[in-house]
Amino acid sequence: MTEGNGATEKVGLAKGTEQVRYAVGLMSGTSVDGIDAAVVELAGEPAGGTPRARLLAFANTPFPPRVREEIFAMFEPSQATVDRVGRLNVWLGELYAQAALDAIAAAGLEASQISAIGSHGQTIYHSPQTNPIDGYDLRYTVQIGEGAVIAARTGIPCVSDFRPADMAVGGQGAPLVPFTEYLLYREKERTRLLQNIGGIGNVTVLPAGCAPEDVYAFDTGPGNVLIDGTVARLYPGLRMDAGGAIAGSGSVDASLLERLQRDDYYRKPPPKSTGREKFDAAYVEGIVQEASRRGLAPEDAVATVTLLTAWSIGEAYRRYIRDRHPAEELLVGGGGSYNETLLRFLKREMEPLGVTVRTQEEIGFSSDAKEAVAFALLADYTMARRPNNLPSATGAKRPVVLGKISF
Ligand SMILES: Nc1ncnc2c1ncn2[C@@H]1O[C@H](COP(=O)(O)OP(=O)(O)OP(=O)(O)O)[C@@H](O)[C@H]1O
Ligand SMILES: CC(=O)N[C@H]1[C@@H]2OC[C@@H](O2)[C@@H](O)[C@@H]1O[C@H](C)C(=O)O
Repeated sequence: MTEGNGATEKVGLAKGTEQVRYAVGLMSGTSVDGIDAAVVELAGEPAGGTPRARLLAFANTPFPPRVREEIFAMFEPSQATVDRVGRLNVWLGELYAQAALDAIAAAGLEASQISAIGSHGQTIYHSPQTNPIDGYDLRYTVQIGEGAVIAARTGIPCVSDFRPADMAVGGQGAPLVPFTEYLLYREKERTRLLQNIGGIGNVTVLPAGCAPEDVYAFDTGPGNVLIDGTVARLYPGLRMDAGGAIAGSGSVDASLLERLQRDDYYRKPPPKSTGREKFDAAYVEGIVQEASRRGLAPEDAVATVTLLTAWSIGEAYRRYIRDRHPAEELLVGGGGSYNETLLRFLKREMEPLGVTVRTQEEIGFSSDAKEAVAFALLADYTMARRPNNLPSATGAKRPVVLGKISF
């Protein structure tokens, strides 16, 4: 993966006397499926906003079941006692360090060649809204996975805990990835949309020739969360609709679709964000009950929520982007890009609007690695003491340098 200022290059990162450096990005997301580790070659100056990045190695290491259970327990504040959080913090530090070392070996490099590790950590709590107390505006977020352990085990400086610095200047502490999307994907002539389809769907708009303050991002609605939930409920033992095969074998029910499209979220103007708190098990249960009342086959229910998901992305574009920034391309990343039926529906939504749909893979990038690559690049900025939040995306009052460095 190599890109800078819109020009995609596959090889020849360094130009003239430019110095090449290597960084590792570590990410574990809301689906808690494991640790994504990316080894990235970087060139170009962060200062000019034109670094270029090339992915050298990528691996996903699943969490041991005991760790996964412990993470889910920590999502529940009453179970997240200080001793358990403290223990999991260093436990994850060990696992992240190992994942980094494995990825470095897979890239054929030595730890001594790596200038920094950027580790997102595991979010166990996120409270971005204002919590006024005694005249203070308290916002907080908790990502665990001790950077000091990662640095000690690898011998590489580790940047961790990226979000609090943005919150300290009034931001939501999220999303952070749009800063790197601005660096890596913007183009002079074309407006590009970057759609992530993880648990939740979120879009970043990169207007043609944009400056950082022109970039905006918001959650479009459900990503895979309703598809996964409906599949798990109707097909016990399954956790996802692999490849979109189930949806592909069903028919969309127009009346159920119309009912689901009535959710207010889709008509709420940005900035907006949503989460698993809204699209939860009770929401899925409501869908399953409505489907059963209409006598739908399980595959028809899955096809309907899959189309709903594609429609919500199209609707976000029609309502909140198209008039300001007509786009030519929508680049899809995240696990949803492996659902072929979802992609087919998405093309049907976007292509009549003149927007070509492509996956990260189709332009030579990796859907899986994208967020880990982003944290390698963010760490590179932090090490250079360069601001690396995007106030237009997070709502922060000003640019700041994110993260804490463990040497
Ligand atoms: N082969 C596949 N076929 C269909 N769907 C898939 C496939 N692989 C992954 N997915 C979907 O992608 C989801 C995971 O996506 P991803 O890893 O991008 O989420 P995440 O990063 O944890 O979430 P978020 O971005 O919201 O933090 C799975 O739950 C599943 O629904
Ligand atoms: C607090 C937190 O971990 N937020 C995640 C989450 O997962 C997806 C979405 O919600 C995004 O806002 C963010 O992560 C990505 C990496 C970001 O900051 O851009």
